[in-house]
Formats: sequence, structure tokens, C-alpha cells
Amino acid sequence: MSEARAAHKRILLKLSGESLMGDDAFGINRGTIVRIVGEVAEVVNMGVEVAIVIGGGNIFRGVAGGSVGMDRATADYMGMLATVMNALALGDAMNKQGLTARVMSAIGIEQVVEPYVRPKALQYLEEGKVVIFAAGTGNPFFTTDTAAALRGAEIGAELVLKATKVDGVYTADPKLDPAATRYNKITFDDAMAQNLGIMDATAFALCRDQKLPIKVFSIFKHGALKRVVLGEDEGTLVYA
Ligand SMILES: Nc1ncnc2c1ncn2[C@@H]1O[C@H](COP(=O)(O)OP(=O)(O)OP(=O)(O)O)[C@@H](O)[C@H]1O
Ligand SMILES: O=c1ccn([C@@H]2O[C@H](COP(=O)(O)O)[C@@H](O)[C@H]2O)c(=O)[nH]1
Repeated sequence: MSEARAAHKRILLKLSGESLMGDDAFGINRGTIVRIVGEVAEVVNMGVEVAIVIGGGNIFRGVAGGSVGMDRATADYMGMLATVMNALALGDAMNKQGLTARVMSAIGIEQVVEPYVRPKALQYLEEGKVVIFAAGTGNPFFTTDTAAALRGAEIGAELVLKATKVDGVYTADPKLDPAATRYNKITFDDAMAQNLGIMDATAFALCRDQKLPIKVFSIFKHGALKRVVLGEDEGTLVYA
């Protein structure tokens, strides 16, 4: 274990699917996934129990499928399967880089990965294994952000870390509004009242009701994950 003291014992890290793309147009970039696993390893080696929810936007997005005429629920199941592919790739990279990872799926595909069973997930975390939650909530019409809030609450995480492409929550989407400014912290109620698009309202509401804070930070900023875990000033805190 390293000398630095973590501010949190157990965390839920939400990785967007797009964070695995690197500079590619879609899919999984090998160098990027290796770098992200290296950053996760740093916090695991500090003694932090790490659970991960991985998105699927780099492979498939259900809403996009719906918009071209596909049944929305079917498209959403395809989106959930995309998260299983990302989870398998992430787990494989972790095991190759010296971590022990377990992938658990919210939908039954037992020949491929074990099903999500809460006590088992808790046991893995206590054993120092990284648990990767695949297939979101297992239900269509939800997102992996909501899965992160749900699993975070279920496992008693102290903090949800939303690792994304931007370095925090802004007054407006910074990709669309260059004049947008970043919040250092913001309450769930304010984020929801202002309809800030960084996370969906269901995820915000669940975390607010469970008093589970969220840190939004950029996964592309080297060392940012470790700085969040150390409780340093990084990204935006969303709190109740
Ligand atoms: N107020 C805001 N502050 C910051 N980012 C915002 C805001 N409103 C919208 N966004 C956008 O939200 C996006 C967050 O998306 P994110 O990377 O989490 O993707 P996702 O849909 O959750 O994951 P996936 O890629 O797996 O589908 C950012 O890229 C940013 O452009
Ligand atoms: O609980 C869930 C989680 C996800 N989906 C579908 O998967 C895709 C990919 O997830 P992202 O959160 O966008 O990364 C999502 O667009 C949904 O179509 C789901 O149905 N239920």
C-alpha cells in the first residue's frame, strides 16, 4: 500500500463507455484502457475498495437506435449488452495488469459472466477485488448513470465518482457553450432545478435521497482519479 491516505474506504466509479475510445471514433482503444486501469490500480493499492459501473456509449446507445425506428426497449437491451462487452474488456485488462477483477451482470448471461448478487459483490470488495457491474440496472429506459447511483447505494459506497470527458459540472454543456463556467460544488436540488445535463435526473434523485455525494471529474486528466480519492480539490462535488 502507498503512503498517501485515501479519504474514502469504498467508492463506486462510473466510467463512461466513451472514455474507453481514446481518440478513436468508437470501440475500445487499447492504450486508453491500459492507462485507465493503471489509474484504478493506484487507488486500489491505497487500500480503497473499488466497484465500477461501465457505460456503453462507445459501442451502442439505445436512444439512437430508437430514433432510427427500432423498438426502444430492444435498443436498450442492445445498449446493456454493449456495457457487458466493455466490462469484459475492462476486467481482462485489470487481470492482466495485476488486479483481480470480477464482472457481475444485471441480466442473466451466466455462460459469459456471473450474475449480480449483492452479498457476493460485497464479499469481493472486502477481499480487495475490483467489482465491475455490467448491464446497467438490467432494465430498459434507464442509464448506466442510474446504475451507478443504484449500485453505489446498494454497496454502501461513500462516494460516486463520475469519470467523464469534461472536468466537472458546468453552468451549461461546455461542449456547446464555451462561456459556461465550472462549479466547484453544487447541491443535487440546484443541479436538478437547472436541468444540468451531466447526469440524468433519476441518478441525481437517487443519490440525493440516499445522501450519496457524486464527484464529477475528467478521466482524461492524468492523476485526477487519485486526487479525488485523496479528497483533494478536483472536479465538482454534487451533494445533498
Ligand atoms: N452542465 C454540464 N456540465 C458538464 N457537462 C455537461 C453538462 N451538460 C451536458 N454535459 C455533457 O455531458 C457529457 C457527459 O457524458 P458522459 O461522458 O458521462 O457520457 P455517458 O452518456 O454517461 O456515458 P457513455 O459514453 O457511456 O454513454 C459531457 O460530455 C458533457 O459534454
Ligand atoms: O440500466 C440501463 C443502462 C443502460 N441501458 C442502455 O444502454 C445504453 C448504454 O448506456 P449509457 O448509460 O448510455 O452508457 C443506454 O443508452 C441504454 O440504451 C439501459 O437500457 N438500462
